[in-house]
Amino acid sequence: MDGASATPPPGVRPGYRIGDWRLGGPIGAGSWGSVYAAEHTADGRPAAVKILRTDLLAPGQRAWMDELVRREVRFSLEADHPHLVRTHAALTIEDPDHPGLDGLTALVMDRAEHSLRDLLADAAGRPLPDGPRLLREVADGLAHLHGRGWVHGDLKPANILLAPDGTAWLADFGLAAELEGSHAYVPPLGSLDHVPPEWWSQRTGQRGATVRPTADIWAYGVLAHQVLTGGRHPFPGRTARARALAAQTYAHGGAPLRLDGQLPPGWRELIGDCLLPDHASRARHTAAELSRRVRRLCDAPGVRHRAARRPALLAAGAALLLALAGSAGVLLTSDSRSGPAVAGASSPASASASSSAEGIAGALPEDSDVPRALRPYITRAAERCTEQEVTPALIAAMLKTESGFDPHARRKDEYGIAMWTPWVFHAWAVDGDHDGREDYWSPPDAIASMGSYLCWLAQQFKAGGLRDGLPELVAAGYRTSSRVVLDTGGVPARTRDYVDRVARQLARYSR
Ligand SMILES: Nc1ncnc2c1ncn2[C@@H]1O[C@H](COP(=O)(O)OP(=O)(O)OP(=O)(O)O)[C@@H](O)[C@H]1O
Repeated sequence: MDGASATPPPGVRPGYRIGDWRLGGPIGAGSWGSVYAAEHTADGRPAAVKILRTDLLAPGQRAWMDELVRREVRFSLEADHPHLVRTHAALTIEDPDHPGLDGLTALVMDRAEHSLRDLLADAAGRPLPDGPRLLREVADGLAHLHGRGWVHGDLKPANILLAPDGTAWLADFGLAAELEGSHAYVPPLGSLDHVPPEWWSQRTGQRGATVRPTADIWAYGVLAHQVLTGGRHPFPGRTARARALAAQTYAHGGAPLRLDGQLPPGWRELIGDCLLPDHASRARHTAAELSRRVRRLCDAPGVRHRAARRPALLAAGAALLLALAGSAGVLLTSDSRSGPAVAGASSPASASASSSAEGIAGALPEDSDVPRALRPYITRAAERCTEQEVTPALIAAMLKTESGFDPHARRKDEYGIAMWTPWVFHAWAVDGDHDGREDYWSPPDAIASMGSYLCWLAQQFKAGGLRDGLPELVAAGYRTSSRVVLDTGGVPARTRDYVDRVARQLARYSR
C-alpha cells in the first residue's frame, strides 16, 4: 500500500562504505527504506543501495522484513532476465559507532536512471513517447517471472525502473512470491491503485494475503492505461481510495468499464482483458499470451513509438465567448450521442443537414470561406452533440486553423483536413460518409470524428466543474488532453497561441 516514505537513516553521508560499496548521494525513499547511488570501491561499478529501516519495525515485523529481503535476493538470483532488475547482494551494516545504522539491511542493485513513475509525472497528460516499447518490456519481464513460477504482487509505475539506456526493469521483488499451486502468499501490502478488486474482500491469513498471477495481470492493465494516456488511471477518482472504490463498483457490476478514448486500437481490448472484473475471467489471459499480444501491437505497421499529439483544435477568446454565451438556441437532437460511445456510430441524418444550419447557434455565415461542400458535414457533426458550445462555427474554425480546409494536409504524424494522428483518430472514428470504413483522409469521416471528440471534451470539462469559457477549454483540450486542462483548471499557457488563432477564426464565423 502506498504509504509515507521512510526517513533516511541517520549517519549516512556521501562516501559512507557498506561492504565493497561506497555510497554517493540519495536517490529517493520509499515506505521501507532509502535508496542511494553507490559505486564499487575496486572498479567504480555503479549500483544503487537500498537501506531498509528495519530498526523502525517491531520484532515481529522485522522477521517479516527479513523474509521479504530473502525473497528479493533469491528471486533476483534465480530470475535472471534483461527486464528484471538485478539485486546483487543483501548486506548487514556493521557500524557500532553509529547505532542508528548498525544492524540495518542494505540491498545492492543495478542502478537505474529513473522510474516509470517519474516519466508519468513529467508526461503532463501526454502518452509516453516510448510507451508501447516500455509496455512490451514490462510484459516480457512479467511473462518470464510467471513462467518461473513467481508472482510480482506489487506491479506499479514506481516499481518499473528505467536503465540508463532506457530499458525497462521490473523492480521491488519484496512482494514477489513463489507460486504454490495456483497462488502465492505475500504480506498484505500492494498499492491501492494497482491491486485487483478481489484483493479487498480476501481474508489475510497467518501467511499473508493470497496473490495470484491474475493480480499482476490486473496491475499490468492499470499500468498500460497510465502509460498510454500520460498517467490517467482507468478508474475515476481524485484519491487512490476513491479509484479503488470505483474499481470495486465496476467489479460488482455497478458501473461499466470506461477506458480513455485516446487508447490506440488493440490496446483498448488488451487493457479491457487485463481489467476483467474477477480472477476467474482474468485467468484466461496469461502473461505469456499478453506478452505475445503486446509484441504484435508494437510490430503492427504504422504503430507510433512516441507520443501522439492530438490534432490541433483551438477555441475562442473572451470576446467571442461572451458572444456565444449570449447566443440563443441549444442543440439537442434525437440522434445525440457523445464521448467514446459515438465512435463508429453513423448518423442517420441525410445530406440535407445543411438546411438545418439556419437558425442554430454558431451557424456558418453564407459569405464565409468555409467550402460549401463541407458545410453539411460540419453542421451535422455539431448537431450530433448535445453540448451547445460545440457549434458549426467552432468546428469550422478549428478545421480552418488546422489545415485551411485542405483534405490532403499533412504535418509530421497528422493527416487530413482535421490533422488527425492516426491512432488517436481510430479511438474516435466515425464513418461520416457511410462507406463502411473510417478514414482520416475522408473529410466527412474526419469532421464527424472531430465533432464527437469535441463533444466528449466539453462533457469532461463540465463534469470536472469547468464551465466558463468552454469553447476555449475544449480547444485547449484537443491540443493537449482533457487531463492537462482539468489539472490546469483552465487553458494551459502553452496552448494560448493556438487558442487565440482559433478564436480569431471563430469570431469571423460567428457573425
Ligand atoms: N535500483 C535503483 N536504481 C535507481 N533508483 C532506484 C532504484 N531502486 C529504487 N530507486 C528509486 O528510489 C526511490 C525509492 O524507491 P523504493 O523502492 O524504496 O520505494 P518506492 O518503490 O518508491 O515506494 P514503496 O516501496 O513505498 O512502494 C524511488 O524514487 C525509486 O525510483
